[in-house]
Amino acid sequence: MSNKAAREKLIFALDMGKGLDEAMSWVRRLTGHVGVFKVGKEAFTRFGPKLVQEIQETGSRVFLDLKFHDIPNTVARAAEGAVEMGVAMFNVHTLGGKSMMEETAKAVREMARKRNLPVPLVLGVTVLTSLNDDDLRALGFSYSTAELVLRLARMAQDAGLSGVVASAQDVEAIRGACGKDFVIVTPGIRGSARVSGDDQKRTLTAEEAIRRGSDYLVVGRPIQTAADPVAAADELCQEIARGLDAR
Ligand SMILES: O=c1ccn([C@@H]2O[C@H](COP(=O)(O)O)[C@@H](O)[C@H]2O)c(=O)[nH]1
Repeated sequence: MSNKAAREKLIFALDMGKGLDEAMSWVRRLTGHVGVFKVGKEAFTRFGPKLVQEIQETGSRVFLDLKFHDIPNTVARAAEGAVEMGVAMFNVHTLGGKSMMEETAKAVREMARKRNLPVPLVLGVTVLTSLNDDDLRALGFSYSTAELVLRLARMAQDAGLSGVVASAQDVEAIRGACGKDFVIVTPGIRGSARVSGDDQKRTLTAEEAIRRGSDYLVVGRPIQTAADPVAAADELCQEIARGLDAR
């Protein structure tokens, strides 16, 4: 498996808010070592579409991770904005409900056709990797994380979404239920060493996540806080390549 194939699966979370220049210096530093840059709430609330545009001007792809969670009309209109920004992928919260996901998938297809733009992957966030069974119980759910993730992934697929964001621990079950073409993006990637201040509860290694069937891995702090971030990204690509070989 070529290094490029492994690299394409690695998404770097640009979780930083100090300055647009700092974010762009991370983009330049990691270009050629990761496949996609993820712009989430922390960076987007400070630098907005300008950051997305500047990343895309370097030739890199963007995952807009704003996890839209609102009534159907509001999410569908925000999704049209994501299409117009030209991002490669963006996400909504599956807990916004099936009608919201259906309206969003339709609005995305129509906007892309109207403006002759590529159709981005639309992903449904299932259960955050920072939540475990105890957290779900405290929130009033009677399902375990595994049960709820599967239910939400099936609903996202029925609603016409391209895939989901889920813990790598749930990948095999989702793949079994939703098939090989359903895109599964997995954050919460950790090695044996924990990252300080860690809030991730349902984690897996990069190699195991890929071996189980993840399409893309999202990694932030394990790269950002590494002594040598480029070497950390390259090591993750090697793990991904081993995971692909083991499939
Ligand atoms: O369930 C989810 C959904 C999204 N995320 C995002 O992924 C990255 C993970 O960053 P690390 O520093 O590698 O923990 C972060 O941007 C989250 O917002 C997630 O972790 N879990």
